[in-house]
Amino acid sequence: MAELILVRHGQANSHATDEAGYDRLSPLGVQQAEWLGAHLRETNPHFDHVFTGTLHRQTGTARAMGYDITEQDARLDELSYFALAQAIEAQHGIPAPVDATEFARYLPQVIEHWARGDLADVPETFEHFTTRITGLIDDICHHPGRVLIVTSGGVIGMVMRHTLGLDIPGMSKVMLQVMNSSLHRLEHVHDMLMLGTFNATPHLDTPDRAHARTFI
Ligand SMILES: O=C(O)[C@H](O)COP(=O)(O)O
Repeated sequence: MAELILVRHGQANSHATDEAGYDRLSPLGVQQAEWLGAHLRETNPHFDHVFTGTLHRQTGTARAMGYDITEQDARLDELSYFALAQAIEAQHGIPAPVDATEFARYLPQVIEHWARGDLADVPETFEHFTTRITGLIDDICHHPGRVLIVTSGGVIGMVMRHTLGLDIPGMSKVMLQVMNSSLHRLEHVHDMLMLGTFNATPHLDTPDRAHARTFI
């Protein structure tokens, strides 16, 4: 049996307007990761393998959690959000959202256009994004053990689509809910990938940590 614990990185630089600017943990993001690491040490600390993508916010989260990374795999890198946003504005006249309510309507439109192949000149097709993530998850499932995977919200959304057979709107709704430093648990048993936990933040449950429950 393989047990996969997926973690979204801690809060990044949410004020950024490009990918490079976004890709660093905020002080709160470091704190979220440290609290998550402490929670795992108190509960079930051992992992046979620790995977991250190659992004600073992902590797920084694993390190702030107190784990040595055994493998960085670019298949765990996030979708190219800023490039998709530029493409949908330039090609379909849909502007970037200005608040969380607008973002909740905007992200599903971006994913829908991308999945339909309606966004030209983007760094990666939706099909490639799908294949790289499902391929990695399937590879990991064929090795028994407990694996920590520190990645991003869009990747976790795709893993949920793969596990549960979600349609594109369903995947977008899942992506909108994935919190910074959240835990997601999958098991590969009976030749099937099963979801055990989605979007848990046990390290942020107490009222004094309510301020640290963030989406961006
Ligand atoms: O899907 C998104 O909202 C953005 O791509 C953010 O991704 P992240 O999980 O790497 O912050």
